[in-house]
Amino acid sequence: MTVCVEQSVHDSQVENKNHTDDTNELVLDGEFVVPDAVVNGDFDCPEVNAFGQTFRDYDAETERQKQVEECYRLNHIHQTYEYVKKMREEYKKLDKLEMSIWECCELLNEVVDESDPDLDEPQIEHLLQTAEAIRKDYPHEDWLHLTALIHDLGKVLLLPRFGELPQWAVVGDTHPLGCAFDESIVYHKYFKENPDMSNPAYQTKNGIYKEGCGLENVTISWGHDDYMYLVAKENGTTLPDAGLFIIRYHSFYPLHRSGAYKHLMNEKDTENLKWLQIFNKYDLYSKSKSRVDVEKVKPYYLSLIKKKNSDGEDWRQ
Ligand SMILES: O[C@H]1[C@H](O)[C@@H](O)[C@H](O)[C@@H](O)[C@H]1O
Ligand SMILES: [Fe+2]
Ligand SMILES: [Fe+2]
Repeated sequence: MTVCVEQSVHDSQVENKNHTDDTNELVLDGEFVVPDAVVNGDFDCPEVNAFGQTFRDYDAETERQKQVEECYRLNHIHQTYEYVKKMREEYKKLDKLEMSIWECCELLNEVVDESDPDLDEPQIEHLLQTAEAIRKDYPHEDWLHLTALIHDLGKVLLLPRFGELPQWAVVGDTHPLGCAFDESIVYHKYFKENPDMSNPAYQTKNGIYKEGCGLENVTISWGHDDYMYLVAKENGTTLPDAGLFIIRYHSFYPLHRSGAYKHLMNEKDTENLKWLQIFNKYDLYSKSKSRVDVEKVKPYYLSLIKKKNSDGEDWRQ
């Protein structure tokens, strides 16, 4: 069966329209049932963010924008292939802390993301706003609710107990290292000062990779996505593959929004990307100043977390 995924992204919000997007066809031979909202396009993307401006406007002349730009400037200068390799090695030891998922969500009460032009609320709000928005449109996809709840937990890397990494090493969109930096990456101009620019092996479209090698073989800039992916995987998550893919690549806007780097994907990535594109609408467009009543929704999410932990129970597929 083939259905159309409604991509109701406002034209003005698409950063790079040069890439042809051939992903709005959802071919369903896999294990998941396509939710009605995908078929019918129920989700109404709001026009304005928490500041009353259009989403993902990196050129707005505001104080917030200066902070956002500085975060990306440092990100683009310091994230090199070697740096990412080193950080992955260090953080995959998972030797920082042990805690429950909900405790970790509460830690995000103390975290504000400086790369985000659309939201400056504590990140626990964003987790719940995203999860609640998805839950409303896809009430039966409980694995997606839990994925939404945990997708940004990696931002704890900003906290002293997790190494207190600088914002440029934790938040913001991600991109591959070891091949050319695509023009669709926000604030692309700051790559000029990245040491990788002087390595000719990294300057071609494929760089050190083979076409179709699969994203799992591609080194992506270090941050909250990859860290949370490592945490979930190493803890033996029972989430489906699509959930792990969403966690790992949700900040990879050059791919899922602009269509860059698709030549590095394999078939499995192509399937998972469809779910990521559904997820992204909720991740992005649920950002607003309206607060979720944490105590009210807590029991539902605790039950999902428990389900994850209980043996033998599968996610709805
Ligand atoms: O500024 C945001 C924020 O850091 C999100 O958590 C990330 O997923 C987005 O890609 C980024 O644009
Ligand atoms: Fe994120
Ligand atoms: Fe998010």
